[in-house]
Amino acid sequence: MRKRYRDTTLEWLLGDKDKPFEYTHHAVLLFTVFLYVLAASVNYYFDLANIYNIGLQMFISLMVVVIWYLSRWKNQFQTMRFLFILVIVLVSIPANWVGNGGSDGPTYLLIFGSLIYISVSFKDLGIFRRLGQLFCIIIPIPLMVLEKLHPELIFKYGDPELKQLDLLITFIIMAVFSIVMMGSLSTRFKLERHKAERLAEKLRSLSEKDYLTGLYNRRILDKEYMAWTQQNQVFSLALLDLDHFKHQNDQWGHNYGDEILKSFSALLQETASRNKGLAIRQGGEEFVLLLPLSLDDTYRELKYLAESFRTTDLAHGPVTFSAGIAENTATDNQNDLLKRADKLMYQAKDAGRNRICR
Ligand SMILES: Nc1nc2c(ncn2[C@@H]2O[C@H](COP(=O)(O)OP(=O)(O)OP(=O)(O)O)[C@@H](O)[C@H]2O)c(=O)[nH]1
Repeated sequence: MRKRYRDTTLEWLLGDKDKPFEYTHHAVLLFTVFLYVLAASVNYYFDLANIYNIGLQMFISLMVVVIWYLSRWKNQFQTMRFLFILVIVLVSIPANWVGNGGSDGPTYLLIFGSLIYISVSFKDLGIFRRLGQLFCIIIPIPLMVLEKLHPELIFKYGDPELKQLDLLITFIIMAVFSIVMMGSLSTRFKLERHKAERLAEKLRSLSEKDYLTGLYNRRILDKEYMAWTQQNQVFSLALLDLDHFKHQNDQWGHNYGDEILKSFSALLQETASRNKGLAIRQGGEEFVLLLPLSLDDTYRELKYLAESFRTTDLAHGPVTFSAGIAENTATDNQNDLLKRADKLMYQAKDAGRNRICR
């Protein structure tokens, strides 16, 4: 219950876990808001920065909240990602330099944090990442020149102990930020790996399943036949083909034909599940049932299936099927078994359809 509450809250704040870039970016935005509010409060309380700088810190935290809102709720992740970086490098860093002791203050640590953020967050945007990194590396130079030319603009610490305190607090904040960024990087890799695994699983399932009926397609038969023979168990293969299906299609349309296929497949699936077997759509209106049963038991199951299908409520009356059943023998291979079932199925067709041969 608590975990569900936590997951819901995290999803509300950070978005869909299936979008790892966005998810971690939102986490960083909110963490930055927290840091700015904390820094502004500490600066105010210990008198570590002038009032304009503290006001600017509060303003930046408000801007980052807006950036988070637009990114999280207005689908503007890409634009907001850039805007956030621009706010940090063009506003936050110069303002910090001027308002927090210049080259004597903690701005170098802030630049270092930004460098880490750009390197991690812009991993997918090569050229912008390089530009951002370059910017972080050279930004101290113009700021130093400014400090040299206009020392009166730079806020000076009144007390060396306050400077030490400011450096210590900023260092701790940046250290925590770095840990969060590293964590976010590994979280993102984990999320991306899970996503890739789930996609691979979905692809595998799609490649083995028939789109219309949801049954397995013929590709699964090779794999399953091998597995079943290796287990040395008794099993039978039934080949089933709907009777006069072309007529149904021609008379009532292809969509109606699809409805028949789906109804029949649902019954096949039910039979397979009940017997721990497998229902496969071989193609068109031809199906295979692989059941871990003897010939006689499979015959009984198919009789029951025929009755169920006969009484299925189809819009234009009942449809029948013809089937051939063959039980696997020690000398059989998959082709032999299929051929025997196929031959028996054609016998059923030739004998007038709507019957099961074994
Ligand atoms: N609606 C629909 N029809 C399909 C699909 N796949 C194959 N068919 C149709 O199934 C029909 C099969 O016709 P035939 O092979 O002549 O067999 P039949 O009419 O059932 O005759 P018998 O098997 O001899 O009883 C063709 O008209 C195909 O177009 C499908 O996915 N949906």
